[in-house]
Amino acid sequence: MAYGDKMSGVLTPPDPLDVALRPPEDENEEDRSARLSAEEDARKVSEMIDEELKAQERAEKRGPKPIKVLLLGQSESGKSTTLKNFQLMNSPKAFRAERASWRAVIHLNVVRSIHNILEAMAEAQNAQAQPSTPTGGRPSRSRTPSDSSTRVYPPLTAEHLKLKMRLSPLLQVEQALIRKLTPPGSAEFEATHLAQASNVSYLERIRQKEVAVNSLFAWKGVFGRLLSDSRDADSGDGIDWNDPQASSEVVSLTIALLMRQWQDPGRIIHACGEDMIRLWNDETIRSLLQIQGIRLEDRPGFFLDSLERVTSPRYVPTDEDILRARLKTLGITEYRFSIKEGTLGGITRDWRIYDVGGHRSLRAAWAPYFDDMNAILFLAPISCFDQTLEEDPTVNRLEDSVVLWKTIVSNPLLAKTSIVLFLNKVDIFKAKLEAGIKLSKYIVSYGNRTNDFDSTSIYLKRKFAQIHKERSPEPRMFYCHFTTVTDTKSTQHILADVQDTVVVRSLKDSSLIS
Ligand SMILES: Nc1nc2c(ncn2[C@@H]2O[C@H](COP(=O)(O)OP(=O)(O)OP(=O)(O)O)[C@@H](O)[C@H]2O)c(=O)[nH]1
Ligand SMILES: [Mg+2]
Repeated sequence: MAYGDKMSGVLTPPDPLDVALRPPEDENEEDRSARLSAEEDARKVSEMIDEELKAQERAEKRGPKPIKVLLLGQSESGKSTTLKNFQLMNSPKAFRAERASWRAVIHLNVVRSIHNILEAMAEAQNAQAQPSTPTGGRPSRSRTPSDSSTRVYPPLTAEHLKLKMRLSPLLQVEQALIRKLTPPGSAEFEATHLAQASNVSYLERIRQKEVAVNSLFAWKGVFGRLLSDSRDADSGDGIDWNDPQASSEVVSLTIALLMRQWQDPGRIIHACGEDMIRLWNDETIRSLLQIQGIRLEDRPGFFLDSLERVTSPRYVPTDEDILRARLKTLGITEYRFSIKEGTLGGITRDWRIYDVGGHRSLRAAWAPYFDDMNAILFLAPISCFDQTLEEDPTVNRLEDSVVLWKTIVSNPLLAKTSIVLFLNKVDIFKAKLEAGIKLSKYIVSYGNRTNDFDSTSIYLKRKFAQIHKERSPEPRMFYCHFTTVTDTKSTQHILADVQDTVVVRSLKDSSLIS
C-alpha cells in the first residue's frame, strides 16, 4: 500500500505539504544543521514582516485620515477623464502600464465611429432604393418615417458599396471587443433599455448605444496580454496586407476567417485601416453625414483623424489618446495615492478619489458617499449648451447640469464639504462659439449679449456662483475653474491647485492650522 490508513484499510492521500517539507530520509548531520539554520532564518524574516505590518497598521490608526474626493457631474462631463489626470500626476508608471488595455478601448471607439458611418450609408441607400424616387446617379430623397422625408442625398457609387462591404467585418470586431470588455454581469448596454423606453428612431438608438463597464470587473487585465502579442503580429500570417493586388473579396473572406483564428481584434483593425481612411476622407460620405446632422468629430472617443496611427499594428496609445478614449462608467471606481506634504514637515497624506457613473439611472448610488467626503469636484460641460440628454432628449444638457449643481450645493449632508466646480469642455465650447452657434438660442436669458468666450463664460460662471451662494446651507468659498480636462498640462496645473486647497481646508477643519 503506497499510502493510507493501515488500521482502517481506507486509503487517504498524504498531505503534499508535509511530504514536501519532510527532511530527506538519508539526511546527514551537516545537512541537518544547514537545514535548521535556514529554517530559523526564514522564521525571523516572517516575524519581521509581521511586525512591519502591525507597525503600519498602528501608524495608519494614529496618522491623519485620508483625504477623500468625490467626482460628480452628468454622463460625459469628464469625471473619468479627470480621474485619469489624477492617476497620470500621482502614479504615472501605473497609468502608463495600462496602455495596452486602452488600445482596445480606442479600437472600440474607432469601430463605433465607422459603425455610425455604415449606418448613415445604409439610411442613404434605403432612400436611394425607394421606388418612387429617381435613381441612376440623380440625388435621392429619404422617405423613412422618422425624419427624413426632405433629405436629399448624393448618390452612393459602386465603389462606396464595395468599401461598405469590405468594412462590414468590423461589426464583428466590435462585438468581439465588447464581449471581452463586458462579460455577462459586468456591464450593460444601456441603449437596450432606452430603446424600449423612448420613441427615438432605430438609427438614433443604434447611435446612442454605448459600452459601459462596471468598475467591479477588472477589464484592464483582459487586454494586458494583447499588446505584446500584437507586437510580433507582423509575421506568420502569410498575408501581405500591403499587397495592392489583393482583391476585396479575398480580403473580406480572409478577415472573416482570421476573426475566428486570431484573438486580437487589432489585427483586423489594421487590415481595414486603409479602407477606413478612404471612407472617412470621402467627400460624398462627409456630405451624407452632414445631411443627417452627424458630427462625429464632436462625439466622445473620436479618433478618425488619427486612423493611420491608431490602426497601425505597433500602435501604443499616448497619454492624450488615453484621456480622449471613451468608456462609460457603471459602479464606483476608487483610486488611492499618497502625497508628501513638504510644507508640513514631510507628512504623507493618503488620498482617495471616487469616480461614479453620471447617467441619470446611476445617480441614486452617489448619496451613500456624501457624508464622508472632504471635497466634491463637480464637472459641468459648458459645451453642451446646444445638446440634449441621451437619457431624455427633452432635457437640455446644460440645464441638467445646473439642476444637478443646485441639488448638490443645497444638500445638507454636504454643508461642510468643499465643492470645486469645473466648467469643462472649454475647447469644444470655444469651437462652437467660433462656428457661430449662439448661446442665447438655447439659454434665452443670455439675451442679446455678445456671443464671444469672455462674455458667455463670465455669464455662465456667475449663474453657477449665484446658485452656490443662494443654495449652500452654510456660507462657503466658491472655487471655480474653466477646464479642458483632455489637456493634461493645464489640467494638472489646476489639479495641483485643487489638491493644495483641499489639504489646507482639511487641516483647518482638524485645527492643525488656523
Ligand atoms: N474635447 C474634450 N473632450 C473631453 C473633455 N473632457 C472629457 N472629454 C471627453 O468626453 C468623453 C467623456 O468623458 P468621461 O470622462 O468618460 O465622462 P464621465 O463624466 O466619466 O461619463 P460617465 O462615466 O458616463 O459618467 C471622453 O471621451 C473624454 O475624452 C474636454 O474638456 N474636451
Ligand atoms: Mg466615467
